[in-house]
Amino acid sequence: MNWPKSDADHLIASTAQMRSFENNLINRGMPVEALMEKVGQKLKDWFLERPELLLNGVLILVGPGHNGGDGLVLARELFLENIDVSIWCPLPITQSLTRRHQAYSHWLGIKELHEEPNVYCKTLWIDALFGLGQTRPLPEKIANLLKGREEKQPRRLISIDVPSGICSDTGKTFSNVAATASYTLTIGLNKQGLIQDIAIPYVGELIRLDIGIPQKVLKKDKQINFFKLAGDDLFSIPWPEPSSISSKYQRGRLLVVAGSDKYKGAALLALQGALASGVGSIKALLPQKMADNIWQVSPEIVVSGILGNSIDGESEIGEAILKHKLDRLDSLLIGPGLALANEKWSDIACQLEKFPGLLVLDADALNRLAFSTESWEWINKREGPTWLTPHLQEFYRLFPNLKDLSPLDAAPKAAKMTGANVLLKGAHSLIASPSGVRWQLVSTSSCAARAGLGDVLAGFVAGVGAIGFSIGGAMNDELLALAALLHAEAAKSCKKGSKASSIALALEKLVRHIQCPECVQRNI
Ligand SMILES: NC(=O)C1=CN([C@@H]2O[C@H](COP(=O)(O)OP(=O)(O)OC[C@H]3O[C@@H](n4cnc5c(N)ncnc54)[C@H](O)[C@@H]3O)[C@@H](O)[C@H]2O)[C@@H](O)CC1
Ligand SMILES: Nc1ncnc2c1ncn2[C@@H]1O[C@H](COP(=O)(O)OP(=O)(O)O)[C@@H](O)[C@H]1O
Ligand SMILES: [K+]
Repeated sequence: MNWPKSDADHLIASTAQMRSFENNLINRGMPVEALMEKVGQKLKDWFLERPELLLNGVLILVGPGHNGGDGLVLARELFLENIDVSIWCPLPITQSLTRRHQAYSHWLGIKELHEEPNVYCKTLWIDALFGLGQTRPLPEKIANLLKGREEKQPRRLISIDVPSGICSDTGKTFSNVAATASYTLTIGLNKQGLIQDIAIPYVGELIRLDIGIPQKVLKKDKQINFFKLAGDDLFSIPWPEPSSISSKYQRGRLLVVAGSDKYKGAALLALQGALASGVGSIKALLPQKMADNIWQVSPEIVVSGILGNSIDGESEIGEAILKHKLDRLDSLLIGPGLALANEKWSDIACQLEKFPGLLVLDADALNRLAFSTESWEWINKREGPTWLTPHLQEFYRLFPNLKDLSPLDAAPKAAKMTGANVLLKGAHSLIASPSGVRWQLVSTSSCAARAGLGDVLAGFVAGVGAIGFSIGGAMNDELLALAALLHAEAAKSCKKGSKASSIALALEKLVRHIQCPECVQRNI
């Protein structure tokens, strides 16, 4: 695994891992007091850089543990900067360091509330109630207060480390109530629960405050195999670059099996995604109507077979696939817009098993496999690599035995069970490899969650995969993660709008930029 860098910015930690890093520092001699002071200083700097947040004063909700301690150091520092600060400590403080900070804050003269704060007040609330130490539902009075606050002053609250009420491992609330933050200032490393789709409404914008965990401590931990991917990682992307003398057939040969009379647009969108990847050659098996017209919109595509059509407008793929010479391909995408025909998976199973290139299964190919007698176990029979690109419903349909697991746990399990790489699509899509490495996309754009984007993604990953396969024959695990990141970034930055075909064009431009930055600068 070479990408992204295995540093504090990219590692995603579980609660136990975060605790173990902290303990490592403390056992080596770093005083707990110094660590808390460091956190407090970082918090102070962050707030002072944003004076608009402090205009109506600040109320810090202080919890019993070290999260409360962080809040008290922040309270002291802001007070010393002449900010209007008050604190509220609703529970008896249990950590002695936190108690000492409370005593000092009292001596300094920082205002302390003795009654519940008013949820209507315009003061900014800072949630330093509970952090990593959460294992149970919030006390009722705090739950009601946080609920009331969100109703009366939505998002006028910032959480330290973890929003109170959220599990830092799963991202779930302990009891359907949690602090709803505009920002969560998380300390040291990103905690895995905070980036899960389910936590996004509570976490708001996630900011990581660096506390200088030395690289040698991070490197030593072999357990860390979970990485965050965001826009900045595009600059270090290991794009698969064929040799400069390679012909179109040595730059990836892709076959796309997509579309039906029922879903007419999906094939074109998948082909647009494939074209954006820069793959050398694209062939397609299409329904007759699309095959007749595709040359007018995408003359680059070679139609190499026609799919059958059921009375209900679903595509029958068996015969066309069996007729095709698969051994001349690097990658084969099956799925977008096929609909569910009454075909047996066993008709094509043998040929697909022997196909040595990359097989990408998307949408209705996943559904057809899910409803077949072969089911997910069949994937293990494949000789070549397989990538699966389901959204959540497709995923659980294919892996019903994993339905009690969260996406975070289920995706790596599916990868291990099948030997396939899994891209589980969502707001923060998750990529899992059979080796146990996981990546998760963050800072994606929700306005791009529109129909057809998955088709573009499927075509794009299959194209990138074909290029990768044509170079080495073996697939790098990170290639699927890389393709998913590019797609998400194109969706985010597309100036022409958020519809799938606009995003396919933005994706093509982004790839061009990575392949040849000078060409884009010269506007060629
Ligand atoms: N060791 C340190 O000095 C550092 C501590 N840090 C801070 O410390 C936090 C972790 O501190 P702690 O381990 O003290 O944990 P917390 O501050 O999350 O608090 C745990 C305490 O709250 C109680 N508690 C948890 N959930 C409760 C509930 N629902 N109702 C009532 N009581 C509840 C627990 O019994 C325990 O006493 C981190 O989140 C972070 O904010 C970090 O700043 C890094 C450095
Ligand atoms: N809330 C969201 N924020 C950002 N991206 C999202 C969100 N929801 C879905 N996506 C992305 O949108 C795409 C949708 O794919 P998919 O569900 O297959 O749609 P379709 O089948 O309509 O093309 C995926 O890339 C997914 O990661
Ligand atoms: K908190």
